[in-house]
Formats: sequence, structure tokens, C-alpha cells
Amino acid sequence: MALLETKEITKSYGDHHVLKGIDFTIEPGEVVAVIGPSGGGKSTFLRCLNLLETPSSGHVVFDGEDLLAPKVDLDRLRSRMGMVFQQFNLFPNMTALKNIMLPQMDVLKLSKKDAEARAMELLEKVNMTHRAHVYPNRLSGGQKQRIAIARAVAMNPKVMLFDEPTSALDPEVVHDVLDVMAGLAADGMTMVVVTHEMGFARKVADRVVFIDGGKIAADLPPEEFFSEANTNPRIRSFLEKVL
Ligand SMILES: Nc1ncnc2c1ncn2[C@@H]1O[C@H](COP(=O)(O)OP(=O)(O)OP(=O)(O)O)[C@@H](O)[C@H]1O
Repeated sequence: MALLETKEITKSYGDHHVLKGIDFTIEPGEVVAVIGPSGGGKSTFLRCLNLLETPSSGHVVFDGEDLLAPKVDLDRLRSRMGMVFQQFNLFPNMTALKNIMLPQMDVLKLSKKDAEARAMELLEKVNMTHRAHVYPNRLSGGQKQRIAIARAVAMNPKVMLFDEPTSALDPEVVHDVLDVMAGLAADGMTMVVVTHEMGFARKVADRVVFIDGGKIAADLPPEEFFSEANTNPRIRSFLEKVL
């Protein structure tokens, strides 16, 4: 059974029809890269998956539950969907370690000791043990993003949603973050990643979803997607711009 599924979702702002009927599924353990031209609706689509945006019509089904059904416990379901944003969103008045500990204590009700042990494990996983006691304003963008990823992973999500996680970073640290994401993929994390990083789409993703003009215009394994450029002018023109 699909872990996460959308059925014919649309999203309009007034008479601006941003998503025009998106059917999408992801199985447990899959990594999907969502790419496409600017303004095509990628971020809007991603934000509809955990209802940060409410679709205008259609359904979003996560772990067998319709997120748009009346009386659904959205907070409970959302807590199982990690989200990583372009702009980190760390708590500025807490160290890296505390940033990772707090949601575990608040939401998962872990003891301080258990939350700290788990946070230290994750700091090691994202190669940030040496920055555990540093506040966000002393961290580089790449370091902040690795802490944001560790914080999301600490919640034991069933799926992680990434919205252009490397777009705000200096080029020299992009690979540190992509390496952490590739490590998560190798560990079997289910991931939907809106990205402009074609190397990630090609090497790490199981499928590439190309969103163009509010629709999924291609949903293919990476090798097939990148060879479609030979025959599909929209994909060719997009790849010519980003590569
Ligand atoms: N809250 C909003 N109100 C009105 N229009 C919006 C809103 N959010 C997004 N849009 C519009 O929806 C369209 C799609 O935006 P979206 O951010 O989803 O595209 P994108 O494919 O992620 O683009 P990019 O690669 O540039 O980030 C854009 O025209 C944008 O202006």
C-alpha cells in the first residue's frame, strides 16, 4: 500500500490555478525528487502533502488516513511527517542539541535523558557533534540545515518532505547537506524532495517527478527521465537551464 497518496488535488489562489489535478503515490522506502520550472507548483504540491496548504479539491491519504476527512487528528498525523525547509527554522535561543531535544520532549514525551541520548546520536549522524552546544547564529547555513534535518529525523517520521533544502546555501556546503540526505535515503527513509540539484535526482532518487504548469508531466526512474530530454522539448529546455 502507498504510504502517501494524492488523488486529483487542485490548488487555486483566486482565479490562479496553481495545481491542476495531481495524482501521486510514494511507497515506503522510496525517494522521489520533484523538479520542474520555477512557478510550476512544486512547493505548493509539497505543502499540500502535509496540509500546510489545504488543497482546493481532491484527497491526500497518509498511512491509510484521509487528511482532509472531518475530525482527522491532523497534529498526530503531521508529527509523523518530517519537514525540512529552505530556511532552516531553528529555535534561535537554543543550542543545536536543545533544538533536536525539544520536540522529542514536547511531542514524543521523551525524558530529558532519552531525548539527549537520541539527539547526540543524530548529531553524530549529521557530522555535527562538535557543534552540539553552539547557538544557531554561530552556525553556517549548511550546519543549520544539518541540525534541522537531525531535528526532523528525531521525531521518527514515516516520511520526510524537503522543500529546496539546499537553495539558500553557499555552493561549497551544498554537498555536506546532500550527503546527509543520501545517507538517510540509504537507511531506507521515505523522502519527497523538491530540488534543483540534478545530481541528487539522478543519483539518489528512485523516481523523478517533473511538475510543469501545475501538472505532473513525467514520473519516471532517473535514467529514463534524463533520456526523455532527447524527445520531450519541455524537459530539454528545463534541463538546459539548470545544468
Ligand atoms: N500563497 C499564495 N498566494 C498566491 N499565489 C501563490 C501562493 N503560493 C504560491 N503561489 C503561486 O503559485 C505558483 C506556484 O508556486 P510554487 O512556489 O509552488 O512554485 P515552484 O514550482 O515551487 O517554484 P520555484 O521553483 O520558483 O520555487 C506561483 O505562481 C506562485 O506565485
